[in-house]
Amino acid sequence: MEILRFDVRYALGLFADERVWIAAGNTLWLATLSWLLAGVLGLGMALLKTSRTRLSRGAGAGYVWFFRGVPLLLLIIFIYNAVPQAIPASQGFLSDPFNAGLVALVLSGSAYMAEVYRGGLSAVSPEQRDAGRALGFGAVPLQRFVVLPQAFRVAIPGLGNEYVSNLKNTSLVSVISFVELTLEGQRIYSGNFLILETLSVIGVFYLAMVSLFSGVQAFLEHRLDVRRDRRPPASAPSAVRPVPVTPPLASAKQFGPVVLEARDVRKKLGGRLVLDGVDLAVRRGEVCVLIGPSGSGKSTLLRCLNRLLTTDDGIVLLDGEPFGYRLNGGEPHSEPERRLAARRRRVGMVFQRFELFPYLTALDNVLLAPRHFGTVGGADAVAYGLELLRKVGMADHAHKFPHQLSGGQQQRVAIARALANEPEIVLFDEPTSALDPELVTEVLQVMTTLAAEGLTMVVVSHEMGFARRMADRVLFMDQGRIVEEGPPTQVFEAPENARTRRFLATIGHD
Ligand SMILES: Nc1ncnc2c1ncn2[C@@H]1O[C@H](COP(=O)(O)OP(=O)(O)OP(=O)(O)O)[C@@H](O)[C@H]1O
Repeated sequence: MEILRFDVRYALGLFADERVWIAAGNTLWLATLSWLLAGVLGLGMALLKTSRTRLSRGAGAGYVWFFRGVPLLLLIIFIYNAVPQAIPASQGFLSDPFNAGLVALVLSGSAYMAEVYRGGLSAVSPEQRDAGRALGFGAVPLQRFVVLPQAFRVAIPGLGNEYVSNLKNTSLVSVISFVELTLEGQRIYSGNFLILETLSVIGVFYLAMVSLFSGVQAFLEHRLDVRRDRRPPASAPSAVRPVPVTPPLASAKQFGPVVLEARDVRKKLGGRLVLDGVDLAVRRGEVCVLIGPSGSGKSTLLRCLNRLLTTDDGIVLLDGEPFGYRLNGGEPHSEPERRLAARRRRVGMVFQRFELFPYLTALDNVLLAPRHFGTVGGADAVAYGLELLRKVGMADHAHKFPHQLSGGQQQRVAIARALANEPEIVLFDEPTSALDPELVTEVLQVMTTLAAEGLTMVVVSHEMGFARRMADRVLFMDQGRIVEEGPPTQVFEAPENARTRRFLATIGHD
């Protein structure tokens, strides 16, 4: 009894059949082109769906809802048969089954890909975006240099999945007589009735194309994965070069004019008044250290100072000019985003959790902003970046990625990055509180050197030793207000305010 009737010679012969290869080429071309176009359109839809304006969000959401909801087969038939009837001008283009299939696959595929991208976009933390904005990037460079490179890496597996699904979906275009693999197979077996052999060979072609793509995807993922095992950098890193410790500043330090000023700044967050009328003026060359209990509003104040947060009331001035606003007839109006971004370059910021861009080396993190703004270029750029890294004792680690560095090293690179725009003032938001105790010293040493060199700094810190040694002025914040300020000796040794005394007693500095 015959168990399986399979004509092996015929099946092998099909691999040399020109018709099958042409159909495979058609399939591959339609799948690849539609996937690429859907990738671009899908990204646009994802950006719309995550944008700040309600209208854009609604448009993106509506698009995804509609094209994910309509069956692809229906869409193909509709575009091929109904649209040319309704819009005669489209007849020339859509009467070609390839074009009609392409349009349907792009519309449907982009709706799915928009969701894949959206997953990638939401994986980029708000802090990473803040780090980009703090470097002076406006909306477009922020997307280009900070958000999309990270979102794209997260989205690759999903986008690859979409390609595979798209490749198989091309078989639906056979319904409008586009000669792709499935239709060609049907045509061949309808002449010889060798259905099993023909469909098996067609299946092998699909599998081969999917395998080829999976190989390309795996290669791409490997290339873009900065965390994969890498050989050590050419110049093997030596031991961390110690940063010279600078002695405490002479008390007779001369300060320049006021660089950054907050006047009666108020800010509500989550319905609570977090800043309740803060006045602060920082003079050129001055080191101000903000101390105070947790939740007193220190970090919020810093973020208002460089306009990462808007204030509800009051005003911030940079070099005597309103920062983030324009005064029109005495009334403050928001400054256009581009101008605000450009001015923000003059205020550097160092974050508690470093916020280095994970897909860039230490050197590229430092050079990202100056290269983009064209302040350095070519070989000069590398020398400039290395010089900054040398300043923070990190030149030997220039080609390492953030995950290859300790917390203290990452923070030192982040300080170099904040200096790269040559800011007039640098804000430090608890730069050592995410570090293990043994790593705190190396970061404080760098900050001490910068203070001694005359950098204007506002530092939120719980490091009272640093505040005592390096601050020109210590400001104590409580419940959204600066309740006491003065030279460290006065604030630490003879605090006037009862709340300051209580706070210092709690942390062991009475
Ligand atoms: N996005 C937000 N939404 C709602 N409340 C917020 C938000 N950000 C901060 N807050 C609240 O504002 C208050 C001040 O926070 P902030 O981080 O400025 O304090 P802080 O003095 O820096 O504290 P810490 O030393 O613990 O960092 C806190 O009560 C905090 O919970």
